Amino acid sequence: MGVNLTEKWERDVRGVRVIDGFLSTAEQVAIVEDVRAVARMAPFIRPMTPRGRPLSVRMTSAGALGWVTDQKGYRYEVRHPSGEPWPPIPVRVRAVWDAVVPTARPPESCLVNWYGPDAKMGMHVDRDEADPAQPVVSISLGDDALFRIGNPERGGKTESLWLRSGDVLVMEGPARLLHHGVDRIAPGTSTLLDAPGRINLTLRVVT
Ligand SMILES: O=C(O)CCC(=O)C(=O)O
Ligand SMILES: [Fe+2]
Repeated sequence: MGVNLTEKWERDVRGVRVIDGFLSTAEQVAIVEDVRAVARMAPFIRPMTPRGRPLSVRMTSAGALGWVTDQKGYRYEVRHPSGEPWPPIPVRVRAVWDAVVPTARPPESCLVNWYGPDAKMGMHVDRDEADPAQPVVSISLGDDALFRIGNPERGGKTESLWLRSGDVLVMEGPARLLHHGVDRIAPGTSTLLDAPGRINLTLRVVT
């Protein structure tokens, strides 16, 4: 009888699949290099909410479409604010999608979130994508993050979990539209990046 090793490391939190330690250290190092290459072509920016408040997270994207926010609202754009197209999704990042959601459509966007020691992300639903039947896959790199999962509606009881470097999280099925956010990161818990902080990659089908 075969043993499904992946199963051992998979947790289910309200239907959100958390795969602990999905990426080896070598894979994490390689993906950080990929992120550096993306950021050379599409530099990180500190986006503004539609109300004009800066987010604490810095962002860029790869893929056919990149998620942006400014006075015009939350949306996907085919170009970085510089006017350049977004760089392609790195092959190694795409491979994670193929491994964890093999039956999904190909990802069209990879949002790159860079959290400094004090950055966080408020509770929200990823709802700028046309087809919520398609999953969202998130990759954590660098310092640990306290991730909170809530409900389809705002408020109510929530559950928190620590996401560590190399963990992969999948929001799919009914869990695709749950509120979620990052309360804080724990600076200095990982030595993967040059400085305290965290990088999160979020792959999505947009159209
Ligand atoms: O940083 C994370 O783990 C979550 C990011 C997220 O929810 C998003 O980019 O929509
Ligand atoms: Fe999100």
